[in-house]
Amino acid sequence: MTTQDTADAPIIQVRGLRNQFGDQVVHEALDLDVRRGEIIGVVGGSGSGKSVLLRSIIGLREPDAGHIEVLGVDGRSRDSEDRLHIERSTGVLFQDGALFSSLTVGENVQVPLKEHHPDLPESLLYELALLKVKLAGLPPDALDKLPSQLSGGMRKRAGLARALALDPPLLFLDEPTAGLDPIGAAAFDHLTRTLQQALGLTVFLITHDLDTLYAICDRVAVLAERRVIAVGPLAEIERFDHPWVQDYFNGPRGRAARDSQRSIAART
Ligand SMILES: Nc1ncnc2c1ncn2[C@@H]1O[C@H](COP(=O)(O)OP(=O)(O)OP(=O)(O)O)[C@@H](O)[C@H]1O
Repeated sequence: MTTQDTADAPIIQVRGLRNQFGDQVVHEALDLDVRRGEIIGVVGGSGSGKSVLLRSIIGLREPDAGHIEVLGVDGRSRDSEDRLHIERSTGVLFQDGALFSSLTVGENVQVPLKEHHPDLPESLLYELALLKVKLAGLPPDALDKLPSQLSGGMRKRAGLARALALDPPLLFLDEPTAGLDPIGAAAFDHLTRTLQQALGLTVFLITHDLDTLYAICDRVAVLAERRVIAVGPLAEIERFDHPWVQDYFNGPRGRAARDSQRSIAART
C-alpha cells in the first residue's frame, strides 16, 4: 500500500497518466480524483480514451507513464496482496456485459465468488448468486438462464449482478445504458442510484447518455485533448468554455436532457 486509505482521501487518484499506442498518444498528463461515495460520469468524444482510462485504473492496461492509486494501493503494483485487494474491491460491468455465454447467469455470478472464496459450499454459492441477481433487479428464474435467453437489458443486469458478487465498494460501469430503450435506460439509472445509496458504492460511469448524466451523476469529468479538461458538478461543466463541452451539453440533446430532468425534479 502506498498511502493511507482514509475516509476523505480520493478513492481513485490518477496523476500524469500517459497511454500511447504506436504513434497515437491517447492520454498525456491526465489527472483525475474520484471521491468516495460519488457517482462520477466520464464523458468525451468517441475515441477520447474513456475505456482506456478505465482499463488503466483497474489494472488491465499498464500505462506508459503516470501514477494511479485505487483505495490507497498503487495501481501498478504487481504485489499479489495489492492486486488481490484491488480485484476484490472493484466490480466492473463492461460495455458488452462480457458474460460467459456457455454459463448460466447464476454460474456467471459465481465465477468471482469461486475464484476469491474457493471454500464456499455449493449451497451458499447458490444463495449468494440468487441474492446478487435479485439485487440487480432480475427475477429469480433468471439464475438458470443462459445469457442468450435474456433481453439486452436483462443481460446488463446479469453483468451487474456479477460485478457486485464480491460486495465491492467501487463499481465501474462502461456505457451501461447503451443499446437500451429509454424506459430500460431510465430503469437502469434508477437501479444504479439506488444501489449506490443503499450499498455506499462509489461509481465510475462511462457514458454518452445525457439523460444518465442529468439523472444520477454527482460530478462529471470531461476527456478531451488527451486529458481531463474539466471535472465538477453538471451546473459548472455546462458553463465550461470549450467547443466540445458547449456542443455536447448545450446542443439540442443536452438541452432536452436538462429540461426533462428539471421537470422530473419539479414533479417529485
Ligand atoms: N489495444 C489497443 N490497441 C491500439 N489502439 C487502441 C487500443 N485500445 C484503444 N486504442 C485506441 O485508443 C483510443 C481510445 O480508445 P477508447 O476505447 O478508450 O475510446 P473511448 O473514449 O472509450 O471511445 P468510445 O466512446 O467510442 O467507446 C482509440 O483511438 C482506440 O482506437
